[in-house]
Amino acid sequence: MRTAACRGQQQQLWASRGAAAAGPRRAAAPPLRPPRRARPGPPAALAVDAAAAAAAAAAGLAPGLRPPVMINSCTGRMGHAAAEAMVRAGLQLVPFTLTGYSAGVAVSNIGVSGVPVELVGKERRQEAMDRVKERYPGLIVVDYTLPNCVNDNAEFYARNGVPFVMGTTGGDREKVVDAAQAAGVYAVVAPQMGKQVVAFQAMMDMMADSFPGVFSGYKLRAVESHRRGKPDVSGTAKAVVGSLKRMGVAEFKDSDIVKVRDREGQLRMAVPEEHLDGHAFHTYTLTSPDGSVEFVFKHNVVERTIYAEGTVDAVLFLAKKRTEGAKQRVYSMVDVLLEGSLR
Ligand SMILES: NC(=O)C1=CN([C@@H]2O[C@H](COP(=O)(O)OP(=O)(O)OC[C@H]3O[C@@H](n4cnc5c(N)ncnc54)[C@H](OP(=O)(O)O)[C@@H]3O)[C@@H](O)[C@H]2O)C=CC1
Ligand SMILES: O=C(O)C1=N[C@H](C(=O)O)C[C@H](O)C1
Repeated sequence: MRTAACRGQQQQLWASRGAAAAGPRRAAAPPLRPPRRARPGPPAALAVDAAAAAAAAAAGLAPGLRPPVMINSCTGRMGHAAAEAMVRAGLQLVPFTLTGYSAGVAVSNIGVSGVPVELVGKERRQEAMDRVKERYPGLIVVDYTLPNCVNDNAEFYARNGVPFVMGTTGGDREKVVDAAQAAGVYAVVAPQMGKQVVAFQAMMDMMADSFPGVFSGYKLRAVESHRRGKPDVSGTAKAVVGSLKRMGVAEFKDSDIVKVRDREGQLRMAVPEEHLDGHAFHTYTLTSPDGSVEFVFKHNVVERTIYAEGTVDAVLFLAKKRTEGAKQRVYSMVDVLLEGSLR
């Protein structure tokens, strides 16, 4: 659960970013301080230990195998939610996070569930990564940033030899996979981390394998709604549409997916007003050529807990693969699900 204090800090950060568009930001870059560890009191520590042991056991990990996790970026909505989930699960949150800003930042440190996390601007990311790798052996990185830096970030992690979970959508997906493969780093690359949605995605894929062309000639209408600022078309919708195309739907391009980002449109789709800033509604409607048959598949999610919890599973899965020295390096969330690694 995000505390009021954390929310306040993050809102202050977002507000300062908004202000930055209109004027210069504070110039002084914060020093790259040595990591500070959160010191929970005894009852919290016990609770965290129990959660960590349970999470590690669920992932089939030895009790000591709880990887430290660096999340980029804890300044974002999804990164922050994932970071909170890591802390809830008792994993060690690395107290540094990358940000897209290269100059000094108005807010240099944000809190995630009581862990102070220092913001690292782009120009110091290698310096920070060197320090983080040295101080946090067994590091795993999680990326929830933006489509325009997906490839640069994946190459950065690959170059540094750190396993990563790429939850960010967009960019050139093949290049993300290639970067990890070429460097031999373990990675989970998936536009969707929510267990039940991943199962739906897998089911559609299996249906396409078993019944290719079953919807031949059917017309598809795909509509997705996300928070106003999401720049790209839903990565999940693209994956599901890919399966539907294999089932034979009439000519359909990713650009035909209807992207709803306006408040009125979202309210018309029954997105609860309090979740306009955190929802993912998807509807796929298939209509037979003569209009006599209709199929509607729908998955509607509010908030981000479902993805945050799935991200913990992906991290534990990667830690396990690395320990086993698995030959396969790059995985999807469907692989994680098929292996029974989603708690
Ligand atoms: N796989 C899944 O299940 C899910 C995936 N997502 C995806 O996660 C991504 C993030 O979504 P959301 O959190 O809502 O977006 P936000 O805009 O809230 O967060 C994105 C963050 O990325 C940071 N950022 C931008 N550029 C860089 C960079 N070069 N290096 C490091 N950090 C950077 C920004 O930080 P700053 O302002 O400090 O630069 C910003 O805070 C999207 O692609 C979304 O679709 C979302 C939910 C679930
Ligand atoms: O940005 C989001 O919020 C989400 N993004 C992912 C996507 O694009 O598929 C997953 C989910 O829809 C939430």
